[in-house]
Order: sequence, then structure tokens, then C-alpha cells
Amino acid sequence: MPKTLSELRAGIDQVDRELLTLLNRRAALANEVGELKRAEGSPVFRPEREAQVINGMQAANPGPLKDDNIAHIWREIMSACRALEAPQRVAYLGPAGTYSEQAALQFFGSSIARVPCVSIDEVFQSATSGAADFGVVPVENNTEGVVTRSLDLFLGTPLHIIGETSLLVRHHLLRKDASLQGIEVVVAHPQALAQCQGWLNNHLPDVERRAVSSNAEGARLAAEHPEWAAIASDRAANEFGLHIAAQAIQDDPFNRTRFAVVCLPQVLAAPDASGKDCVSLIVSVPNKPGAVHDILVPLKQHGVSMTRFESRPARSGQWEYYFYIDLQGHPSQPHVAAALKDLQALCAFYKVLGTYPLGE
Ligand SMILES: O=C(O)C(=O)C[C@]1(C(=O)O)C=C[C@@H](O)C=C1
Repeated sequence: MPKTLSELRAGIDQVDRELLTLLNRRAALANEVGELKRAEGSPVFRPEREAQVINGMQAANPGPLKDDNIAHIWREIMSACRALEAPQRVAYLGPAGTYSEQAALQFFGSSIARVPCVSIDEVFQSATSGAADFGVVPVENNTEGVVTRSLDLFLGTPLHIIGETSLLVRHHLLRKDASLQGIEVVVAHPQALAQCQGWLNNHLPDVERRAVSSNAEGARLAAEHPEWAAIASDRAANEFGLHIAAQAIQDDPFNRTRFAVVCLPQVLAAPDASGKDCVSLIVSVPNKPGAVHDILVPLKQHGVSMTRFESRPARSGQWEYYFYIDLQGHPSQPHVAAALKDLQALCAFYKVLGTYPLGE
């Protein structure tokens, strides 16, 4: 005999009670961990431990819940437990409703103290001055390339990268009214305007495109001006009471943006190895033939994979460049340590931006 709806719901209620007891037992343990950490003055947030917990739960997952769901659920559980130890203050490019905010929530879970900033520069300043414990900044988009302001600020900052997360970015055209008729201006962050240029050329070829400081700021303006439209997320549509006049208008359906999570080394030292880690570096090489080739040799010799290689002008007036390099592994692994030592010996400038668990 198949069970009735009320029997099945009674089963769910029973399981929920058990989950409640278990979750509170877990929270009480985290509270005790918090007391231990307070006594020894060590940091609350431990990204490598959280990565291990999530990897472990995914490995043990028999289904039917998907591994993505498991990651999401445990991220929130740990966020709530962490907030009992001490709520972490996280700075990001605001206002509410930006992709940067979404990235911050994806990385830390929703139990954080939010510190929205007006620019990427202010995110770096907040995390440097102590106004926030952590900052979340965009570093690259798979269609538009690197976020140059973030890369340039990495060069001189005392902050280091302790984590990363990447977001599938779906841009919508948002407006007070749900139609495409009578739009005079499209407002958005320059990156979003660039990521949607094909759609804009096809559907709104004669409409002015105006760059603003963030997509959420564009949404705020579109809520004030009925003849303006914004390019932003569905969260921004909710936040500012706008309609989605056209959905998923980004030219690349797999449009992803990667964000780095930064903090002062005093707030959190480089995370221990989690098993799936990355080292980010900035280097420059002497201006001589073959120098760029030479820095790749130690990586090959020690069997270290490079997952990213970007260049930025050094602004020295010469044709000199800084190279932003991501390597797979952790410096506690002898082959990675050996490759880094040999690489450093070849560089005119060498800065480790961070060592951190690979993100989602
Ligand atoms: O294991 C710890 O250090 C904890 O504080 C517990 C816990 C968790 O909830 O599992 C919470 C915060 C840390 O970032 C890591 C893990």
C-alpha cells in the first residue's frame, strides 16, 4: 500500500526533529571550538577545514541529494556555526544585489556581517583598515578577461588571497515595466555592458549605453527612471522591485566570474593544505631574451601545473610586465616548494599573493 500524503509528511516531520537535535548538537560543539580558539587567540574562519568538511560530505554522499546541494547545505550549516563563534565581517562591491555580494554569500554562507563598498578600491581599504575581516573582489570573467583594477591593487596590497569562488553570471534586462518599448538608456557596470553587447546590438541597437559603478547601482537608477533599463541579476530585480524585461541576455551562456577572497595575514594566515590547493603569484623577469620561457622551466622540471598566466603592464615607462601566475598544489608539498624556490631565483620581482583551497 503506498503511503498517504499525511503519512509521508509525518515521516518528514520526524526526520526534521532529528535534524534539529543533531544540528544544535553540532552548533554546541562549534561553540566549544570557538571558546578554545578565543583562549588561544586563533582565527575563527578556517577555509581549509571547511573545504575538507564539504569534500568529505560529498565523498560520503549516497544520494539522492546532488553533490552541489550537499556543498550548499553544509556551507550554510558551517556559516551559522561560525557566526556563533564570531560573525565575520565581509566587504564586497555593493550595494545589495550585486554579483560580488552573491559571491560573498556563496563563499561564506549567509551568516555574515555584510560590508557593502562603493568600489573595488574601497573593498581593499576596508579589509586593510580592519573595517572588515575579509574582502571579496572579482578577478576575471571567462568572456571579458581579467578585472584589471583588482589585479593592479593586488600588487601593492598587504592583503593576501585565502580563497576563491566562481559564479555563473546570468544578466537580465531589468525595468519598471516589463516591455522593451520606450527604453532610452541602458545602465550597467562596463563589464556587464561588454558581456551583453551582442544582445544589445540586436535588440536595442540605437539605445544609449551608460556605464555606472555597479549593476545594482544601475538597477537602483532604473527603479527611479521608468525609461531606463538596467543589466543585473534576479536578486537585484527583487531588491529594487523591477521586472525582468528580457532574461539571460549575456552573449555567453556559460558566463562565469571568478572572485578572490582576501584578508590581512594577521586575520588569517595562509590556509593549511586541503588536498586541492592553488598558489597565486605575481612575478616580473629581467628584460632579456628567453626570460619568460625560463620561469616556466622549474614548473615543468618539478611537475607543477600552471592554471593561469596573465600579464599586466608594469607602468615603468619600459615595455615591462608583471605576470600573474596560478599554480596547482600547496607549498607544503616538496615538489611545489622546490619549483617556487627555483622560480623565485629567476625573478626580478616575486610576490606570493596567496595559497588557498581551490574554489567551486
Ligand atoms: O573546525 C573548526 O575550526 C570550527 O570552528 C568548526 C567549523 C564548522 O562549523 O565545522 C566552523 C568554522 C570554521 O571555519 C571551520 C569549521
